Amino acid sequence: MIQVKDKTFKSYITQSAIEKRVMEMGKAITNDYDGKNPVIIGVLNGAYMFLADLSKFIGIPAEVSFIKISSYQGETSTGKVKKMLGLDTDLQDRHVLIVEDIVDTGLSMVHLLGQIYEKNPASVKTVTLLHKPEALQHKVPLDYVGFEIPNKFVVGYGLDYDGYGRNISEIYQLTT
Ligand SMILES: O=P(O)(O)OC[C@H]1O[C@H](OP(=O)(O)OP(=O)(O)O)[C@H](O)[C@@H]1O
Ligand code: HPA
Repeated sequence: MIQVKDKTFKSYITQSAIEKRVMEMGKAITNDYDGKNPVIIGVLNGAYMFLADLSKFIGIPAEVSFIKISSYQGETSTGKVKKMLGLDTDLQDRHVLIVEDIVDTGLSMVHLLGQIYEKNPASVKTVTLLHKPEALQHKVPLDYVGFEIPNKFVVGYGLDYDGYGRNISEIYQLTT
């Protein structure tokens, strides 16, 4: 059990299980994008740790860039997506991979897909370490999913509760 601010979380996905799955995802992307020179776009803040690890297993030339959006306060979605930092990479005719730590309601991914399609890419695929199928409110195509998880709040491995817990190397689940 760990405490993050006022909440208690229990161990949920271990470091070794994460490492194994991230390696598998990196290998799958390497196979699918060989010769395509993809642009990988990480979604800050949450995806920083996942993308750092995933990118080491992508064994082909690829550009890495970031976009920063935010929609959560504490453990609930505000229902609005704020763009904090835009994209500085030309995506015209490029093969784009969007990398998220989690797709929960799907709201953030819907916004991201809209912004990215405006830039006329050759293709767009989505990568997420975690997905809560029961929480999904917006239909989004998910191409590479690490783990499907129940609709319970999680922290660690980039995911935060009210700004804290991102630096924990495993994933923890809210106890209640
Ligand atoms: O599917 P959704 O319900 O939109 O939830 C997923 C989004 O929520 C988190 O970001 P958050 O807004 O907390 O910002 P952060 O990445 O800076 O923590 C996460 O990183 C996703 O971007
Ligand atoms: O379960 C979650 N944990 C942390 N951040 C999140 N953003 C959406 N869902 C979550």
